[in-house]
Amino acid sequence: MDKLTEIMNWKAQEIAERIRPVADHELAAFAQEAPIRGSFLQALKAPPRLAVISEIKRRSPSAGQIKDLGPSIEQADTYLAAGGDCLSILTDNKYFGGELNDLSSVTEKFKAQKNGIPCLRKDFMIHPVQVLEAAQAGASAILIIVRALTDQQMTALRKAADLAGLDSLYEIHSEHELERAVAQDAKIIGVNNRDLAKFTTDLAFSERLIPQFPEHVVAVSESGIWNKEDAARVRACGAKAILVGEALMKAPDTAQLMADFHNA
Ligand SMILES: O=C(O)c1ccccc1NCC(=O)[C@H](O)[C@H](O)COP(=O)(O)O
Repeated sequence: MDKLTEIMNWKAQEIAERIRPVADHELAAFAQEAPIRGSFLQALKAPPRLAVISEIKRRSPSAGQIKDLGPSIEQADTYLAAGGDCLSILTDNKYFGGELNDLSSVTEKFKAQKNGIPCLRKDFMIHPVQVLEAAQAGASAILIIVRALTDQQMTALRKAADLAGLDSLYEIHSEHELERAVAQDAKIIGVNNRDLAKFTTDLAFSERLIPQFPEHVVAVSESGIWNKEDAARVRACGAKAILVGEALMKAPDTAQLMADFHNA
């Protein structure tokens, strides 16, 4: 069993007791807050340069402990000061050391300051109840990992996200997964450069898959991006945005690395 399958099996167990039917009106209640949360899609599309989704990632199965981080807001403030366009906040606890409060504490502070940047709830989504939690925690977007889900599960997640006014980032790693994401009318598709069976990263996945995206889709390159050269490589093949965790979490000078990415 590869790591993604193991994580999805665990996630299904973890959420089992929270699963219940989610009514459309519960989700739709959050749609009116969408302008306050900020649009994830627009934050990726707006800059003429490469956009950066900065990830708050305490630990991971591939890297182990990444950073001994206090409250997530400290890292969010660092990213915001460095000019990050959006945040990705890992809320899975068992494998990544995150929690939903890592997301809500950040969005609450931004809301109070009226100075927000859109946040992705980075978790292993299976059921609309997790989308409702994401909206309650102030997220602007959710992650849909194509390989881990049936078409029916993806449709249900997407419908819930649309009702709540959240964007959906579809994550793929192959041509077949790209076809399945496109069939869902995905507006944002991310190529995960990490092979979740071997834990190796290879930017060639972005180079192969992004040129095959339909023109209207916003392309994101995810994982294994460490420096300006890596960012330039994926920009050259059509990435509009990059999603970076470990490199930014460990950067001795976050603002410099962010500037390198923006100028790639
Ligand atoms: O990062 C892992 O080890 C991992 C293992 C299993 C499933 C998902 C995993 N990572 C999630 C991600 O997509 C990355 O956190 C994200 O793309 C950033 O990657 P990086 O810049 O390489 O930290």
